Amino acid sequence: MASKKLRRTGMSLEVCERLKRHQIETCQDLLSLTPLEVMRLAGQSYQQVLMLLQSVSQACAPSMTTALEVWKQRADLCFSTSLPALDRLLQGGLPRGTLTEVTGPSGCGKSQVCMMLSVLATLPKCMGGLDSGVIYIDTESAFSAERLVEIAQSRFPDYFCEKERVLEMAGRVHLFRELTCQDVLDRLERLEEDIISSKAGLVILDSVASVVRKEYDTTLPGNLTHRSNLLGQEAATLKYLAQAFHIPVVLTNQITTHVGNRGERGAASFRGASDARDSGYVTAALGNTWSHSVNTRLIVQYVDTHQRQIVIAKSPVAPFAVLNYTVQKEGIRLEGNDDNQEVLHQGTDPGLQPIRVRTGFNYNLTQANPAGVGHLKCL
Ligand SMILES: Nc1ncnc2c1ncn2[C@@H]1O[C@H](COP(=O)(O)OP(=O)(O)OP(=O)(O)O)[C@@H](O)[C@H]1O
Repeated sequence: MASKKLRRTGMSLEVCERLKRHQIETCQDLLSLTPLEVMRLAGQSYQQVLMLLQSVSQACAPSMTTALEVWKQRADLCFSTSLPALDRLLQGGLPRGTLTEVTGPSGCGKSQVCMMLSVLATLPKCMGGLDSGVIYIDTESAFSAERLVEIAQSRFPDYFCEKERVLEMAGRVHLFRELTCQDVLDRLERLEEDIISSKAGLVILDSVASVVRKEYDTTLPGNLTHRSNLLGQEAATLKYLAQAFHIPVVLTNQITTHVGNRGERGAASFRGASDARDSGYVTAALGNTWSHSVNTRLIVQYVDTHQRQIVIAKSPVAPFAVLNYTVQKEGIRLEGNDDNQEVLHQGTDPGLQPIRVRTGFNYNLTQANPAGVGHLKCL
């Protein structure tokens, strides 16, 4: 909320313009100043400044609500993924107003998930969509309009049989290619206006990791701190936007491999089915602080060249679970129907629950940590 633009607090345009000349654009910028500094920069009297500070504080303070009110609005809290078993576990789909991360190895289908969600967001509400625009920030040049159309036409052949509907859908996905950290940050800073002008109901950042990992060599002194600051800024802005517009924000992340013993694993660690080495483990990239910034984490991983898995590794509402999927012409397809889809549920003592996944691999869910993340241990 501190990232809220002053223009959206009801402040007069003249004062906004004056402050903007001094790079004071958000509530946080203004509230970090003393009243005397604001008097000087905004050309206001002491009394006016006190009133100004009070109204800006009120405009950016999170509003109080009750659990009852939230519960009454529960039907409006999620964005359906069109994957019934996943939606059921997530109690309706991807939560609005928060950050959802899809993390996994290269080629596993993260961008496919993003393009599929883009199509879904543009659908009318009666088809489970948001009837909205999409902001798609592509940092890897991985977005493909052809693939977007292919997913739409293969997934909803009846609806997208008319060319006008395909054109309308594609016209509602607003693509921004940002290939450096600074470009991504600048884009996020301006996203408020973009969301309003494009009537966006979904924001996608694919991927948060690629530019950061390209530009920050964390073995060099100081780089880790800079990278953490940058990621903290990005997370804060995206959280503000998700909350302010009550929309889902989806980010993709990469994985990184560590060599060490399992006890050192961080909050987002997991073990891929193909990772047979005892001493190595894979974890979501960008470190522990980032891993706590996202509210829901879905890990995608390979089982074999064709078969893949989605792991619900972190969620405030869903148990730890694994679902099998493949990437098809229509995007992501869960394997098996809803009744026989095997799902892993976290019990009261997860450490004691052996789990059999459809792939034939046996797992134990061990040590659910305070972030709500369990570790998969190959038996
Ligand atoms: N038309 C299609 N039909 C079936 N599968 C497809 C199709 N297009 C792409 N795929 C599958 O999607 C995979 C690529 O997925 P995607 O680009 O989403 O990976 P990613 O996880 O985003 O990778 P990276 O992190 O490298 O960007 C391909 O390996 C292929 O298996």
